[in-house]
Amino acid sequence: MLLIKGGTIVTAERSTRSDVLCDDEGRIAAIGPDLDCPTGCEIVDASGLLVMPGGIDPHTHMEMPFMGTTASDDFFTGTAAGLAGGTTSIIDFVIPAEGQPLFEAWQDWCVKAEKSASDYGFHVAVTHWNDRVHTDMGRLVHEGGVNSFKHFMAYKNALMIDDAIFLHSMQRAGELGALCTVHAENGDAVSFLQAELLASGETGPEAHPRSRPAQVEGEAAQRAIALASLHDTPLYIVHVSTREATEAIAAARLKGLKIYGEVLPQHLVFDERVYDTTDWLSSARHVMSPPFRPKSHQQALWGGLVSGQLQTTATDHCCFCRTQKERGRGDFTKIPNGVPGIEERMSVLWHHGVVSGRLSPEQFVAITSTNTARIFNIYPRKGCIAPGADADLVLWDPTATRTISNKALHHNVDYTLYEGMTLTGVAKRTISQSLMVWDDGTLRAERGKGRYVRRAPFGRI
Ligand SMILES: NC(=O)NCCC(=O)O
Ligand SMILES: [Zn+2]
Ligand SMILES: [Zn+2]
Repeated sequence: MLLIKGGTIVTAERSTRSDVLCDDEGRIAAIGPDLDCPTGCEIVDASGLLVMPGGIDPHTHMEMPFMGTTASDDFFTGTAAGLAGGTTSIIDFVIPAEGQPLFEAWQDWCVKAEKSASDYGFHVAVTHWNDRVHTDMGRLVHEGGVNSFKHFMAYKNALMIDDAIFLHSMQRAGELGALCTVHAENGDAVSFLQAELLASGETGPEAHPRSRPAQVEGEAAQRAIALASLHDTPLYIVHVSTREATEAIAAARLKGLKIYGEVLPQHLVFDERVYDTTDWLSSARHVMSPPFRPKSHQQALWGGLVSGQLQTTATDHCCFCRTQKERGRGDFTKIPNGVPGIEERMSVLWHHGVVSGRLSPEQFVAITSTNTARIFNIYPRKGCIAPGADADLVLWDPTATRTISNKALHHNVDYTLYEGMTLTGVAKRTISQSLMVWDDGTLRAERGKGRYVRRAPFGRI
């Protein structure tokens, strides 16, 4: 048992001075001022600290096979890094191999994820359509505890689907009470622009953002929303990076459509100038999709989070080391797309969101944890501080500062986007399943300790 004494509980709704008692089953047993300490219970001094629900990162790609290689963080190293940064759960993506049945792919991912240090769940990607996919979606919802499916409108000749597949999947997800999620970029337009750039001799990573301009995301977001509106299917748009997509989501929500948007911290704090360098590797290390944008887009993303039109933050944590990025030397279209960030997310958002005065601490909790738990139907087990909820907590020092250095991070990749950035707001301690797994610089992540979190379909118990 753990008794967290003297801290300030911050939830998405309010902040209160209160103690928290965590039981031996990994759940919160009681909350209240001056709780008694049961015999044998360990006391954790939280004075001066905020006690918040552990972060939930709903968008990671641990050990994902992608663009001819495999993301370097596996489920253990990636989730351990998350714990060190205050993130206690992830939702990763099952990506079926070409033509692979979805249920079989999910089983493969379940085996890979057994080594997770924190709790985890899966979205399953629909990359093709046939009767088997229809059946497997049902099995995944009813037997697999999956309530969200992923769709890629980008990555032509790889993961991309056409509108007909998307509509079939949306219809089936609607029948099942599952949520559709989408990577909204027009893959045909990207492929066209990539060919044009390569033909004119533009082979370096600085061509990457030019092959995926804002209109490409805006068009896809609008199309995805239009398709979802045909049957009023809820839709969650991942990694929104543009004003165009944000405005499309806000307009749809004003019409009463159930459209949700996710933002990545890296898009909030870095802009297209990251590609403006003669250092090939530095530029390649920023190759992700959607790419970093002109600075003006950041205002819309912050505005979306502040106003609630965009609800969640994630990292899209997808790590590739230098040797992997080198696969694209001479052809930017072959640079594996993806960047790290799971350990840095909470601090980056506190510093640039709360310390800057844009967000309240309660809004911070909403966008790093509670909204995600609600949207993906794991609230109040996750994203909540209440008796019966999982004892997944972060003890947050709101005034401590640290300067990010890759040497001090726990992910399995050779860089961080935030190298040298000094941030205020630090995860001092992380508690997962009632256990102190990150204790002021000491990581006690345990391989295999994480549990698979089954997520019920919507509208059903
Ligand atoms: N984002 C990215 O560049 N890589 C991971 C795959 C995806 O989310 O599109
Ligand atoms: Zn994506
Ligand atoms: Zn992704």
